[in-house]
Amino acid sequence: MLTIFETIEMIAFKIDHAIKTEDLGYSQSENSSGEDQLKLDVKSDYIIEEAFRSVSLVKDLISEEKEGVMPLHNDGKYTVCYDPLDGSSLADVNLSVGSIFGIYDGEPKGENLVASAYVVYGPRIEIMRAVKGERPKHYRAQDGFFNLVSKEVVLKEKGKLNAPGGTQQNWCDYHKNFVDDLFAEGYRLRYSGGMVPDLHQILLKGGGLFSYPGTSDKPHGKLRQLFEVIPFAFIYEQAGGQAIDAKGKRLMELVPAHPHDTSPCFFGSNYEIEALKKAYGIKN
Ligand SMILES: O=P(O)(O)OC[C@H]1O[C@](O)(COP(=O)(O)O)[C@@H](O)[C@@H]1O
Ligand SMILES: [Mg+2]
Ligand SMILES: [Mg+2]
Repeated sequence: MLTIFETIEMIAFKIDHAIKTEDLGYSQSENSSGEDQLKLDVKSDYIIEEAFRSVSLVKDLISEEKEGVMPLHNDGKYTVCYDPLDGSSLADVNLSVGSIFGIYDGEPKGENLVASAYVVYGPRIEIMRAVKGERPKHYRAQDGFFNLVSKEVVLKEKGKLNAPGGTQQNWCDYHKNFVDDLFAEGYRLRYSGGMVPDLHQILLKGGGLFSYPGTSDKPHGKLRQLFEVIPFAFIYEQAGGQAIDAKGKRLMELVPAHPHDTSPCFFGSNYEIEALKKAYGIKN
């Protein structure tokens, strides 16, 4: 596992360099979710694929930017599912973006995730990583190395931040009422449109809620299970928070039928997730 995490550190420096120096425009192609690919999406995907080619532990790769499974090493143990550049459309307005990695032992599904990590490319490069049974660890790059900032990231029981995703026009009434109630209770809006920096902020500022519900235009949500939803669900649970879908099921129990399947998702500290369950009529 250490080799995989060290590879992610190397990848982080390379992608950061690409973000800072390369063309921010669109490529000529679309990804499997029908989204136009930026040149930076393609480049980041290439950097990650090349990096894991020399890691024999990795059996297969599944990327947000590719349709199917890419076999790497027959005798490998893990499948690494990744979002090479999350929030990539924010790079041209110079907001923070990220990379997300889920490491699965066996068939890629929630219960087989054994470790996850994400990288934030902001004013600094940071990495959050987690393995089963331990609190997430937070690293920050300085002088070409990643230094440990916190060896135990823990969410408070209740936070102050609210990050409501999706187009409001397409929210259902009970979701809209719930979001309004949080603001009426004093929660502050923190939503940049990048899942990585938005969830990172909630995690490090002690708590709150990030939601991306099913909407009238996207009934199954937008965020992808294997490389966005499950890796973050793992990190939030390991930090003492909760991560559920619209029916109250733990996101860690998701079993994607297709690598690019999405799910409505809610990540937060305990108070906000319990409030959400009440608003959605979910019984514990
Ligand atoms: O603009 P919306 O609908 O709120 O969606 C924002 C979400 O979409 C994403 O940008 C999707 O990720 P990609 O950039 O990897 O496609 C998330 O980072 C973010 O949480
Ligand atoms: Mg993404
Ligand atoms: Mg992406």
